[in-house]
Amino acid sequence: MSNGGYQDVVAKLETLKSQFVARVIAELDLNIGRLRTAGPDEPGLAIVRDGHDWLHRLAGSAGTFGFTAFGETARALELCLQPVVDSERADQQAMLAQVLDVNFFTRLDSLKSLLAADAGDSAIPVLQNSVTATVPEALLRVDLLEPDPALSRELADSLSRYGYEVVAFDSVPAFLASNPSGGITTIIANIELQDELQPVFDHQRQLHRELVIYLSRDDSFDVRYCAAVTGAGGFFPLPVDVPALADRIEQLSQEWEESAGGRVMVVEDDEELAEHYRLVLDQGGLSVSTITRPAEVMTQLAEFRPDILLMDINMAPYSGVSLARMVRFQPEWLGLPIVYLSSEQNRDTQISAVAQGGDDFIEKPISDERLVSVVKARCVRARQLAKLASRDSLTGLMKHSLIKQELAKEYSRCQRYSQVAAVAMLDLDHFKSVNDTYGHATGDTVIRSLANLLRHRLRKSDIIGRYGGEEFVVILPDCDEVQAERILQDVCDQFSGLVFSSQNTEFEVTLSAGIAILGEFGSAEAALNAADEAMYHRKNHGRNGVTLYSSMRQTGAGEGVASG
Ligand SMILES: Nc1nc2c(ncn2[C@@H]2O[C@H](COP(=O)(O)OP(=O)(O)OP(=O)(O)O)[C@@H](O)[C@H]2O)c(=O)[nH]1
Repeated sequence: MSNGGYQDVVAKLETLKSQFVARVIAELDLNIGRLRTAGPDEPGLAIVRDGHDWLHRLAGSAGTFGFTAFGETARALELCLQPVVDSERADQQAMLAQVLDVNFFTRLDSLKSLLAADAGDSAIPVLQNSVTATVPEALLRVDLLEPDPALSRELADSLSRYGYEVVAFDSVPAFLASNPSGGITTIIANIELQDELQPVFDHQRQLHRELVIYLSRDDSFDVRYCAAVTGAGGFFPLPVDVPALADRIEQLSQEWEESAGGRVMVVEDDEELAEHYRLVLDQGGLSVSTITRPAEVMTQLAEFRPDILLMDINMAPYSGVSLARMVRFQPEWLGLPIVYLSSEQNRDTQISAVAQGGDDFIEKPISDERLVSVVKARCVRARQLAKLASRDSLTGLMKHSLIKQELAKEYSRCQRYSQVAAVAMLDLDHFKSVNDTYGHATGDTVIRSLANLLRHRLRKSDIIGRYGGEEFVVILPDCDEVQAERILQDVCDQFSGLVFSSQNTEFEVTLSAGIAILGEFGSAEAALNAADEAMYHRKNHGRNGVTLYSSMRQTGAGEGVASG
C-alpha cells in the first residue's frame, strides 16, 4: 500500500475514534442517569441488565480504539453487575442495593474523565508495517542472478520451457537497476552473491528471503546450513536438476499464494468497531466483508465465500453462538472455520461457545497487529485444509471428483448462455516404462512437471484436474475446437521438450490428448467420454499429439461414443 493509502487509513481510523467518543459521551450520560434511578424492583432490574450489556460492549470495543484504562474500568463495572444478572430471580432485587453502592457510582462517573484522559494521549493502534500481498501472477517471473554466462543461458532456456519468464542478470547491481519497482518475483541466485543480496532484502520490502533459491558448486553441510540461516526457500547444487528446481519454484509460489491475502467475513453489530476491523484487516492485505446486521449472514456468506468467519457473540437480540449453529445447518458451511471475536471473558462460556459450532475464540480487545496476524494465520490454515480436501497431494490440482463437478458446472453454463467450451483428456505416453526404468520417485517428478506446465501455459480461467494416475482433465471455457487444438498441441510440444534426468541418464516424455466440445454432447459425462476416446485414438495413432473427437468421427473412428 502506498504511503498515501496508509495515511488515508490512519485518517479514517481517527474519524472512527472520534465517532466512538461522541457516541460514548452521549451513552454515558444516559446510562449513568438511568442506573441512578434503578430501584429494587422489576423495572430497576431491567435497567441493570441493560447497563450490564452496555458496559460489556464498552469493555470490548474501547481498547480497540486506544481507550485502555477506560475499557478496563468498564470491564470491572460489568463484573460488579454480573452477580445480579446471573442470580436467581428471587435474589436479584435484594442484591441490587448492595451492588449499586457509592463506590460503584464513583467508578461509573470516573469513566468520563478516563475517556478524556485516554483520548488525549493514546495513539490510534494502527498497523505500522502493512503488506499488501496479492501478487501471485508476478511469481511466474523468475530473476536469475548468475555470473557465469553459459550456465545462466542454459538455465534460463530450460526454465522457460516450464512456462516461467526468466530474466537473467550477471550481478546484484544489474538486477536492482532493472527492477526499480521491486515487483515480487522468485529469485534464483548463485550463493556467491549471498553477501551482496542480504542488504538488498533489508531495504526492499518486495523482495522476500523465502522466495530465494540458491545455487551452489559447494554442496557441503556448512554451505547448505548458511543458506538456511538466510531464510532462503531452496538450495540446489550445480549441475542443477532442472525439473526439481522448476518444481521447487512452483511450490514456493503456491505457498506464497496461500499466505497472501485471505478472505475474512466479520459479523459485528457495533458499526464503528466493524469498520475499524475492516480497515485494519484490509490494510493487512486481507479481503474483508463486514456485516452489522446478523440477519444478513447467510446471504453474505453465499456471496462473499470467506475463508473464515469472525463473529461477535453478544449482538442483542442475536447470539453469535446460535448464528454459528444456524450457519452449520447448511452442509456447504460445515467446514467453514468460525472464530468468535468477543469480549466474553468467562472461560466456561468461551468453551461452551466453541463447543456449539465455533472453532476458536479471540478475546476483545485485541491489538491491530495481533488481529491481523491471528486472522492471517487462520486463513492460511483454512485454505490449506480446504486444499487438502479437494486437491491432489502430488500435483496440487483438483481431484477426480472436483474436476467432474467443475465439468458439470461448465456444461450447464454453456447450455444456459449458449457458449462454447472444450474438455480435454491428457495421458502420459509409456509412463509405465518411465516408472520401471527410473523409479517411482522420478515418475512423480514427471507427473508434477506436467501439472506445473499446465498451470503456467493455460489461462487463469481454465480448470485443470488430475483425473487418475497419469491422466489429466482440462476444461477450457470460451474456447472452440481450433483454439483448443492449438493450445493443447502447444502443451504437447512444450512437454516433449522437457529434459528429465535420473541415474545420469537424460530422457524425455510425451503425452497424448483428446478434445471434445461440450455443447456437442447430451451431458458433461458424454463429452468427457468422447475426449477420452479421442485420446485413445491418438494413443493408437502415434501418440505425442492431439486428436479432436470431431475429426476422429469424420474419419470414421469412434462410432461407439455415446452422444447423449
Ligand atoms: N510415479 C507414479 N506413477 C504412477 C502414478 N499413478 C499411476 N502411475 C503409473 O502410471 C503407469 C500407467 O501405465 P499404463 O496405464 O500401462 O500406461 P502407459 O505405460 O503410460 O502406456 P500408454 O498410456 O499406452 O502410453 C503405471 O505404471 C502406474 O503405476 C503416480 O502417482 N506416480
